[in-house]
Amino acid sequence: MDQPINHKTTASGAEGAQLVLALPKGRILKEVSPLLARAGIRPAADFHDETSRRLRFETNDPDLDVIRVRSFDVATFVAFGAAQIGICGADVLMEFDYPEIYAPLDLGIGACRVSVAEPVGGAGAQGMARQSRVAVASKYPNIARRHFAAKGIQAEVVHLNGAMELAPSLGLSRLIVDLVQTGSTLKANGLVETDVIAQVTSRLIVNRTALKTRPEAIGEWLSRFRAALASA
Ligand SMILES: Nc1ncnc2c1ncn2[C@@H]1O[C@H](COP(=O)(O)OP(=O)(O)OP(=O)(O)O)[C@@H](O)[C@H]1O
Ligand SMILES: O=P(O)(O)OC[C@H]1O[C@H](OP(=O)(O)OP(=O)(O)O)[C@H](O)[C@@H]1O
Repeated sequence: MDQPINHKTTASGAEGAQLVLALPKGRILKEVSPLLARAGIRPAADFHDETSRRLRFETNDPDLDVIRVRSFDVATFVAFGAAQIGICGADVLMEFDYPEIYAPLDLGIGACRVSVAEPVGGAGAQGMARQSRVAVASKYPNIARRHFAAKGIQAEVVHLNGAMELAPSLGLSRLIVDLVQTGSTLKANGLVETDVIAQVTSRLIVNRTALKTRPEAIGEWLSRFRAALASA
């Protein structure tokens, strides 16, 4: 399964040029690793060493390198064509809504949901419907604004990068919009989920221009990931 693939790229002068696959460091990487192996991608040994300071790694395929970046940045690298392929959560894709990104494959990993939560004993989603404005802490300002705008509520978003669950008790916001999986983080911080905005899993993403200019090389990787999913 892990022979080098047959690259006949016809890209904008990019015959034989290397492809870059952007992978998220952190929790998703652990779930991605077995999938990479099934797709025949073996990154350099220190890729899995969290103490390594390297960010770009060669693989067993001389025409494919992987980079290890933050989950949100995977989408940015792919949208701008700095990486041609990537893996990131649907939450990240919803937040940015980059037209340059095509997300053909649901990888079925990193399952969670984007939800609204509030302190236990709050007004609930029904109670919120009577408000015209609300302060919301979130790592997802666009998702939060869009969600409340659709209900006729103006969200004043406090943008945080983590630990959103602290915001209501410290008076930073009334609500939060964050990821929920088991619900234990909400519970441990005195919050309850009041509305599910979207179900999330991780996706294989592709830069649309790269797909047009290098259809064979990228198409072959898509086939490999499809086969890897089918053999899971
Ligand atoms: N509790 C969870 N359960 C399942 N999947 C999750 C959970 N939290 C996050 N995810 C998925 O993993 C992706 C990365 O998570 P997160 O943004 O929390 O990054 P991280 O793993 O903490 O690393 P970093 O913050 O350094 O990028 C999210 O975009 C989402 O798709
Ligand atoms: O419902 P649960 O199973 O408790 O999972 C939800 C938690 O997981 C994520 O945080 P993460 O652990 O990635 O930390 P972060 O705050 O650094 O993003 C998310 O932001 C929640 O805090």
